[in-house]
Parts: sequence; structure tokens; C-alpha cells
Amino acid sequence: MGSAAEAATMSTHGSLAEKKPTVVFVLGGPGSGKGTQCANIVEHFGYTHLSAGDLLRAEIKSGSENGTMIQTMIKEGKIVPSEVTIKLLEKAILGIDNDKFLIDGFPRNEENRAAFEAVVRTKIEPEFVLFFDCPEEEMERRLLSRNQGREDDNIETIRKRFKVFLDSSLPVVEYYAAKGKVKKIDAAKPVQEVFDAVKTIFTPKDDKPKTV
Ligand SMILES: Nc1ncnc2c1ncn2[C@@H]1O[C@H](COP(=O)(O)OP(=O)(O)OP(=O)(O)O)[C@@H](O)[C@H]1O
Ligand SMILES: Nc1ccn([C@@H]2O[C@H](COP(=O)(O)O)[C@@H](O)[C@H]2O)c(=O)n1
Ligand SMILES: [Mg+2]
Repeated sequence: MGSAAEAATMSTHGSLAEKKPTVVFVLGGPGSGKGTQCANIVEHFGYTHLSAGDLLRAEIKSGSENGTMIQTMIKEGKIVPSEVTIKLLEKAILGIDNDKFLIDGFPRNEENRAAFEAVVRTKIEPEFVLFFDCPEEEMERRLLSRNQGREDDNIETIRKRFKVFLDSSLPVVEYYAAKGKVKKIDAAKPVQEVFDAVKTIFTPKDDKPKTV
């Protein structure tokens, strides 16, 4: 066992399968607005937001032994091996006193999906998959003007990330669509309009205004 956070965690829930959190996967291309909308969902609906990309970037900053490998993969727009990302997600979920999580940017490929299922031993099914659908030209515009100092927000890496999204991430969305789990949002609209669509998905049916 490593950190104090891990120790505290292990005393309450030893594993994801034991904690059985409610999980919503948030998927969409690079720059489709996943992080922006997750912040809005957190504010209104009491979820905790976990971005796989943010966790990986924090791991680089922490000076972990995997840091250099993760940094190289992110610069190349490649998907980090699932065992690394899942360990970070698991540690975060178990260490936070909430049972509702938005998992943003995961599963990003078939390997992520299958490895997560193996870890939770079929005990956690995502409630649903929120899929932000946005044209590439709009995503490219957004990423090139994001200005958050991300090493992967340059045109060369962005093109690689788009290819990985089409080749590896969309098949995961299709997998969940075949199970009737995908709620697709038109993410090309302005932020507030996108959130209006998101709200209708998260608002319990009984709380929705009645139509006459
Ligand atoms: N609906 C929108 N209209 C215009 N700009 C937006 C919209 N949603 C987000 N943005 C802006 O686009 C940029 C990318 O948004 P965000 O970081 O939320 O995307 P993301 O899907 O999390 O991207 P990544 O996969 O690279 O982490 C940010 O600068 C954000 O302010
Ligand atoms: N499941 C994941 C998620 C992300 N990555 C790597 O991080 C990069 C940035 O991710 P964002 O969601 O913040 O855009 C991504 O391009 C991958 O290199 C990953 O490996 N696995
Ligand atoms: Mg993001």
C-alpha cells in the first residue's frame, strides 16, 4: 500500500466492485466540450468529475515512474496502457466520498473498455454514455484557441488525436450504442445550448415540466 489517501480508501471500500459507484462515461472527440459540460453537471447534479486525461497529466507532474511514458504517449496522441489509467481512476473513485461519478475520456479504446470490465467483474455498468458529437473543424478551432498550455494542443498532435478518436474511440461509442446506452448531444452549439440538452438527460423524469 502507498499513500495515506490509499490507506483511508482501503478502510472503507476495498475495490470498485465493492463500492459499486454510479458511473456515467463521458465521451466525444478532442475539444468536443466534455470538460466544460462536466463542470456544469457537477454544479447542478452532484456528480464528481474524473477526467482520465487530467489524472494522467497529474501523474506526470507528480514525478511518478510512469511519468515519462505517459508524457510521450500524450504528446503522440496515443492511448496510455489501460492498467495505468484504471489504477488512477480506481484510486480516485475509492478515495472520494461520493457515489456518483462522471468519467470523462474513458474508455477511450477497446482495451480500456475490456480492462475496466475485467476489473469491476461485470458489477459496474455505466448508467449511460454521454456522447458529445461535434464536427472536426469546430473541435480543431476550439483546441487551437484553448490556451491552457497543453502539450497536445498543437496541430500536429491534434490530427493524431482525431485519427485515434475515429479509429479507436468511436468503436467504443458504437459498442455502447448497440446496447442502447448512448445519449448523443449536438456539441457544436454554444455552451449554454449544449448544457440545456445535457440537463434534460440528467433531470429525473418526475422533475421535468409537464407538457400539455
Ligand atoms: N459549446 C462550445 N462552444 C464553443 N467553445 C466551447 C464549447 N464547449 C467548450 N468550448 C471551448 O472549447 C475548448 C475545449 O473544451 P473542453 O476542454 O471542454 O473539451 P474536451 O472535450 O474536454 O477536450 P479534450 O478531449 O481535449 O480534453 C475550451 O477552450 C472550451 O472553453
Ligand atoms: N483513457 C484515456 C484518456 C486520455 N488518454 C491520454 O490523454 C490525452 C488527453 O486526454 P483528454 O481527454 O484530456 O483529451 C489523450 O490524447 C491520451 O493521450 C489516455 O491515454 N487514455
Ligand atoms: Mg477534457
